[in-house]
Amino acid sequence: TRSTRPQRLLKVVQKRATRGDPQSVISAVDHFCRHSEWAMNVGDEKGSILDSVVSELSPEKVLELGTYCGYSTVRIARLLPPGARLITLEFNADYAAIARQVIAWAGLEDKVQLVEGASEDWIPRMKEHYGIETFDFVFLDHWKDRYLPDTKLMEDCGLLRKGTVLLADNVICPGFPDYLEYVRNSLSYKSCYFKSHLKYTKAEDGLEKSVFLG
Ligand SMILES: CCc1ncnc2c1ncn2[C@@H]1O[C@H](/C=C/CNC(=O)c2cc(-c3ccc(F)cc3)cc(O)c2O)[C@@H](O)[C@H]1O
Ligand SMILES: [Mg+2]
Repeated sequence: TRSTRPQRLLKVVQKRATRGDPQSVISAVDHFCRHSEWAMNVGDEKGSILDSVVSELSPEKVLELGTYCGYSTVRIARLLPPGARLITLEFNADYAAIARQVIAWAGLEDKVQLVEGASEDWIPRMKEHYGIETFDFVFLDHWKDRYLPDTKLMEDCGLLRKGTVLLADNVICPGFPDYLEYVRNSLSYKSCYFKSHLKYTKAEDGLEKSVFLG
């Protein structure tokens, strides 16, 4: 049977990228998406905004919601300080299998824990299963109607602390109006919008950065 798009993306990474070199993995995926096939990863333009937020924060404990093929996982993990950990949740087994191999090719498997399952099942288990008290940084990039319920769940589970940064992809396209209204109007968040473009297109898109105030 015909291969899937994630399988083709992995082949390009294994063909063009150097093992253990995260930047070459990022470039290989960008090349694949720009020249071969569109895939729903954050892309290079928004990716560099993600890089600057992570570099500035230097977080120890990171949560990513929606791994897909692991592109943003690699972007984040390559910037983390020694000893820092990134937990990424992905409930599609096929995507998770591809992402594991992309993360391993980048040589970042020691920093990344890919958990296969639904966010609502695993957010409540972060303390007991992974010894996480609170997260320093959360990247939201899964189904857009899950951003708000999962953020409220993280609040209820006490996983956010004063200063925790939430960064959400796709403010405009596909968009998440309920989450945006919440973080922009809630007294518990200080929110700002990083305008960018939908990867490799002229269409506007952006990232919403929201700091939890406790
Ligand atoms: C149950 C909770 C839960 N738990 C664990 N994993 C979960 C999950 N819910 C979802 N996943 C996984 O996350 C990923 C989904 C990502 C969804 N992302 C977009 O839809 C998107 C679309 C465009 C775009 C599409 C078409 C256009 F024309 C323009 C833009 C651009 C973007 O940047 C986009 O992120 C997949 O791996 C899911 O398996
Ligand atoms: Mg996205």
